[in-house]
Amino acid sequence: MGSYKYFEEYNEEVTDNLKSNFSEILKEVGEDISREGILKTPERAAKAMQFLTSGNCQDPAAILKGAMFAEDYNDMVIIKDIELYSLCEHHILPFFGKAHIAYIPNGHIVGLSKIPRVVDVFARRLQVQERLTHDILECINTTLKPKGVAVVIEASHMCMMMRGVQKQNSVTTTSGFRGQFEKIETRNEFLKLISSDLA
Ligand SMILES: Nc1nc2c(ncn2[C@@H]2O[C@H](COP(=O)(O)OP(=O)(O)OP(=O)(O)O)[C@@H](O)[C@H]2O)c(=O)[nH]1
Ligand SMILES: [Zn+2]
Repeated sequence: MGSYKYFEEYNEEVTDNLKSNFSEILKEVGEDISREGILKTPERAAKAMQFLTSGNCQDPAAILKGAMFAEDYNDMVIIKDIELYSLCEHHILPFFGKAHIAYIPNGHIVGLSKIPRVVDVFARRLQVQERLTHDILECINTTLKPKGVAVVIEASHMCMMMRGVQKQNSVTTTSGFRGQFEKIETRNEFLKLISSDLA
């Protein structure tokens, strides 16, 4: 454990390239890039963009593999209300919300923090909510090989709120189920637990 590298530093060359591109964007939208408040903005934006897409060069399976423990626990493990922030690949605007994830171990449990870390790796990429849901689901399924895995994501999309259709209250729910969660009783138990105060 502990050998996996999370996001630590900005790549100088990438920062420089992004910085000049952000300067061009700011000029194009009518900003005076020499004014005080905005002087460092291209560099800040360059770093923010690197962080927000840092999942592109991280290996989520390695995160799980680094903290799998043999354990004879055969019941559902649920981690709910995992906050997530991602960028939609169509408009490069944020979508954000919560992920609820469950798995049924098959000889191995995984360190609890690693599940939200996997969510972050897939969320810090340009995404659509459907693919984000399936990326998380398949990663847990193929790496941990549990008896079942379930992922539900509820999210609001800024591209539907600040612009475009301008709907402030719509929430999009996506879900995926594998293994024992494909059975209606198991799936219902999970859905009931994530919507109660118990889980
Ligand atoms: N399925 C899906 N669609 C998304 C997601 N994020 C954004 N979109 C949609 O991507 C679509 C892109 O449609 P286009 O017609 O090419 O783009 P647009 O003209 O900007 O569309 P409007 O947002 O309707 O103004 C829009 O309908 C967005 O709502 C997502 O995570 N999943
Ligand atoms: Zn969008």
